[in-house]
Amino acid sequence: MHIMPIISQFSSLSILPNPPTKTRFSFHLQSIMPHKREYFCLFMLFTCFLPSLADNAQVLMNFKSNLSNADALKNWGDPSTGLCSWTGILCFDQKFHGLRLENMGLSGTIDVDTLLELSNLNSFSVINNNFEGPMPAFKKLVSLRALFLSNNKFSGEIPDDAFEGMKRLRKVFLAENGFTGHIPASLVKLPKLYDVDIHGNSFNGNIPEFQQRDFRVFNLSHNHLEGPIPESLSNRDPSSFAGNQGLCGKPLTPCVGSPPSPSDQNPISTLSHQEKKQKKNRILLIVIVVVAVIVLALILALVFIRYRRKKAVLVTDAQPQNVMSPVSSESKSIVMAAESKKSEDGSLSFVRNEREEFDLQDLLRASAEVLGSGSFGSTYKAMLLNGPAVVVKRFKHMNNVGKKEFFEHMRRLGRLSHPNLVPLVAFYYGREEKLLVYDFAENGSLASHLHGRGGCVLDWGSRLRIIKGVARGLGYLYREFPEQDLAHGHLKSSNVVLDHSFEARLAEYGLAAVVDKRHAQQFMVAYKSPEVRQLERPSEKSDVWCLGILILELLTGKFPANYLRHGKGASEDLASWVESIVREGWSGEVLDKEIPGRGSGEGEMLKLLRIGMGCCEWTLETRWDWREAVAKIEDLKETDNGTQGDHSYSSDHLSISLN
Ligand SMILES: Nc1ncnc2c1ncn2[C@@H]1O[C@H](COP(=O)(O)OP(=O)(O)OP(=O)(O)O)[C@@H](O)[C@H]1O
Repeated sequence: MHIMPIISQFSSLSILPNPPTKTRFSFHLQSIMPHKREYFCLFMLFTCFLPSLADNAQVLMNFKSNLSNADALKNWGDPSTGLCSWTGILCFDQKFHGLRLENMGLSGTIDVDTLLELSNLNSFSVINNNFEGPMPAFKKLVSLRALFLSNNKFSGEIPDDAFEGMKRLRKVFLAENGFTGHIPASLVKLPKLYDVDIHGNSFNGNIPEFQQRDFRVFNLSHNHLEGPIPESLSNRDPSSFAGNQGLCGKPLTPCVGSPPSPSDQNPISTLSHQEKKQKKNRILLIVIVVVAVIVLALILALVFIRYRRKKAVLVTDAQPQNVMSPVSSESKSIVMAAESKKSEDGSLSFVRNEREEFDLQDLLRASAEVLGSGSFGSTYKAMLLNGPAVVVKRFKHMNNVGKKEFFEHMRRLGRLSHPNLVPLVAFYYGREEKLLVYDFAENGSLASHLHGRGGCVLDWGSRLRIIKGVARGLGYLYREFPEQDLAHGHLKSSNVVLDHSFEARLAEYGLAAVVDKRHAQQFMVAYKSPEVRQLERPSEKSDVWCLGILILELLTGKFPANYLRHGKGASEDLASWVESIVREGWSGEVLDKEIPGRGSGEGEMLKLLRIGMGCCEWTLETRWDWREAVAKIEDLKETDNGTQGDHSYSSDHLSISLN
């Protein structure tokens, strides 16, 4: 128990420069240990074998001197800040933990011998830089746990023994480089490997048998691998092997016998070859005719459907349904500037009976303020002259369904009523662009409060109330839309807004069904869940993943990287980071130290952390169901009083139960 404080006293003493150090040192030790000889030996032991942070600083400066284009690292060596504040340095509990030099345009030499001198290098990442040449000899770093080299220009064969002796290595990411040759034998023998991603290289040959079988990330796609897939990998997702022309066997297509060799050139086989060719031509002809007929039929069907739709739209528009007058194109309002020229063929449709209606003209006359610009378009706050403030959100890429289905879907959203949802008030349908009008929430977004953009620091009680509100809103959505894959689809902290009484309200819910699929895949947060990135369909559990990330963000105060990066390379950094620290037995350390009221509620916060991690389980089978998550969140209390004597959620237990 007392080892840690003693060690930190020693390591901090070892970097004190002046003679008084000695006096202070002996004063501390006198009070800790009775025998001078013993503590002298201990002192020698610690100062010899635990290199200090100051040593690491010098080593890092040496490491940097071999890099090119290292502008991003210009605060390295700044004497006014500690090493832990330097760009790309990972620290845990003020101790150096790893290097994360991602997206920095770095090139030059990765000097592994220098890295060898760093104490405690657990994780090394240079994702998305310009390093080239063969893979450096990382095997010297025997205590490394995670190696991320994806999206660089590394090339050449990786020697078979490149990972030999790296018994602690768990994550190997080599994707999108120019590596060639066989998959190195030492990689497949790593005993603790559970994330391996080597897609987008030119690895060839057969897939060897991996010693480890329980992978969390596994991606060998888009290489030149060939031959049968080992039986032990047959239950992996087919996308893990996609883009390797020569692979066969489960989960891909069955392997067939090897093709006849070209040396078999006797007359009989030549004849049968010609026959085969004729047969092929005949089949080709039939296929062409069939395809032509199908295309013709499709064109006819399309023409017919368009004709029917036109008729239906005319009928719908003729119904009396809150149709507003067309808008003047002279208005200077920001909100409608782009829309005004198209407004002749559209109108604002209200979806709530109880609301006082206004028309596009009123919106045009309202003063507007830009709230932000998201992945779909801009969002404005409009102050109506004689009415409330509303939020107008412009959506492009919302043509996944036809006009009629769109109207139906919006009316369905308009029928929703729950204290934890921002009510949809009205919408405007344009061919290219849609406008959705919502109530305005006075206290901004959860993101702005958590990440300090003009927000206030939320105490634990408020955070708990907010997450309960989020859970209730999400539960309501799933009960109302039981048939939807993604009842929310875009749950993140900027889409949780706080009303006048700081009650959480979900925004941008229920839109996955109407957003264009490609756009949804690229930008909607639920599509960033691990299973969707592995090319599976999004499901209820993808929303649960988002709920989990939101919980981790709320507790750690950290901004999840997967909101920032879209498409390829999007990561699940926050979940991995929390998991790695909890696994090491330091769960209490991930909680944001700034949260007021943390002391009396830490046990409950750890319970919420466990719920967050349950929602962020990588595989769908082990990830919690939304019902379970919502029920567990409802059970949480503000203080630990109700759980005194219950140690089931102590930090120790949390880490043990994960191991
Ligand atoms: N009803 C609302 N009341 C108050 N603020 C809102 C409301 N709806 C959205 N906002 C805020 O407006 C800002 C801009 O929202 P917008 O949706 O354009 O961006 P985003 O949420 O960051 O991205 P995305 O388009 O991916 O959802 C965000 O800070 C959001 O919290």
